[in-house]
Amino acid sequence: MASWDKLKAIAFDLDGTLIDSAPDLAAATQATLTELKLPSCSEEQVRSWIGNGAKVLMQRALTHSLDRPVEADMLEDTMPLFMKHYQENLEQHSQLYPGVLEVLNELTSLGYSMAVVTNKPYRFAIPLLKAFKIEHHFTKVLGGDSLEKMKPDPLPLTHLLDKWKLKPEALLMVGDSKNDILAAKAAGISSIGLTYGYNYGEDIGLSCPDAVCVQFSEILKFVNNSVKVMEHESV
Ligand SMILES: O=C(O)COP(=O)(O)O
Ligand SMILES: [Mg+2]
Repeated sequence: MASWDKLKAIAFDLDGTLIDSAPDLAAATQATLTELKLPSCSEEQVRSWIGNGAKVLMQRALTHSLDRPVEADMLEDTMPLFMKHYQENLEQHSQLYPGVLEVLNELTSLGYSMAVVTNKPYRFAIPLLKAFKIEHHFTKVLGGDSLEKMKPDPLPLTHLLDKWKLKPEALLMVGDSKNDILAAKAAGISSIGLTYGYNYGEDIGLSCPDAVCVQFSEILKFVNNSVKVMEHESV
């Protein structure tokens, strides 16, 4: 178990962690397939396809599978349609998960540096955070297209460590997907896995995060502890 007493900063995943964005991602995916006169899909299917950014979501929607390849030209033609549909309805049916507002307020007042590290394209991440009035909590937002690689690659997290001049034990990743946990492990930082989001229908515990939480508010249990230790040590 990583040493929680050195924690100074937290990186949050977005889709399936802070915001239940699946209903709008599903609506945009369905509108795209309809426009292309292709077989549609259910919201449940889209929930199991989210996790590796917009392009992979479209690949999965076009093939109705997690990993079947699709012709590059077909995918390139599909992307602008999906981007248009999603842009038009980013936050119609999406919702903040319970406890997110309260916990972010608490963590901000405790003095943690906070970032959003999502595989969602950057251009959607910012308006979505703004729509739910939580963008001011985050000093850094990294989208799936902000750097050369996205989660499960550790690059977005090692980038944060570099930018914030932090040692790995000072940063925690909170997410709903194995991509979040794999990225955290590869970056050498600790992680909390949330059970309520999208993880291809798999149990997040199988990815062995340092802790598993069933509700967002549970993360305070771990994080508050570390603050108390820090206060105690500095006396
Ligand atoms: O949009 C996705 O595919 C996943 O986004 P997330 O990294 O915020 O969960
Ligand atoms: Mg997620």
